[in-house]
Amino acid sequence: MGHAVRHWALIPAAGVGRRFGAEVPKQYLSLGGRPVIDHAIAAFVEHPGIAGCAVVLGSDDGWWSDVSAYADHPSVLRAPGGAERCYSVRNGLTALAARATDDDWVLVHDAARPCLRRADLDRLLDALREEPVGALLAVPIADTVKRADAGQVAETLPRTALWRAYTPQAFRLGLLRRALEYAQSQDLVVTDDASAVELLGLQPALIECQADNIKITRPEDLPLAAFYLEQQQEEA
Ligand SMILES: Nc1ccn([C@@H]2O[C@H](COP(=O)(O)OP(=O)(O)OP(=O)(O)O)[C@@H](O)[C@H]2O)c(=O)n1
Ligand SMILES: C[C@](O)(CO)[C@H](O)COP(=O)(O)O
Repeated sequence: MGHAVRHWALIPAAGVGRRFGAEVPKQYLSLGGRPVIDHAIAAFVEHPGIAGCAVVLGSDDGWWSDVSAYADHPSVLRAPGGAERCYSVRNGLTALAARATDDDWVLVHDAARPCLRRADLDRLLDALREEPVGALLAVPIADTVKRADAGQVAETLPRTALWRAYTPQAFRLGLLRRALEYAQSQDLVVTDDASAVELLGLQPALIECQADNIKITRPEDLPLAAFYLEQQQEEA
């Protein structure tokens, strides 16, 4: 009898938050009473369709064990971080491979995205039934977009085809490993998982999500995330 395909979460959390510029990596800052990373993990650990989770931690991480409520959680595995996000994700896949098969789906979600809604996660999971390549949450660009040339407008781009790539981004474990290995073999540092899969000539599906699934990148994003979480709690 064939093995039932399962869904796993992979949370890259080995970044140092250079653009945020705090003393603590942004994923460990407090947000609504718990660390940013715990909001990201909770979305998956509390979801009945997720088999388990790998969290990728930096080699000099001195916070995880002290601050995360998931530090000793039985369905949360740890993996060592890499120098770039894409290398951290590769390490996370290796850790997951101890429990998952190449056909299982892996949902890669930034530790720094604490406002993922259950409805958006469910929409992504539903889409995977119809999307053989894989899919990512994304938001259509709302502003008029200019291409610059030395600080001046070279052209205005048609925005109907432009989306902001969010996470989770979901791919079969075997395909994503192959895609990341290929990118590395070409010395390409991809900034998201879909980019690696695109390098293989494949086209992941864009699944529209709420724009509040922001990544905390700069200091002004933290109060914004707090506002979005409060708003989500009021809606619930
Ligand atoms: N070598 C890295 C770099 C990033 N990440 C993770 O990937 C996610 C998205 O990356 P980004 O926002 O770029 O985080 P940082 O690398 O921490 O930020 P910065 O680029 O400003 O230093 C974060 O959860 C981050 O911890 C990772 O696991 N390993
Ligand atoms: C994966 C990601 O969050 C998708 O938007 C993003 O690519 C992370 O890296 P970035 O350097 O902040 O774009």
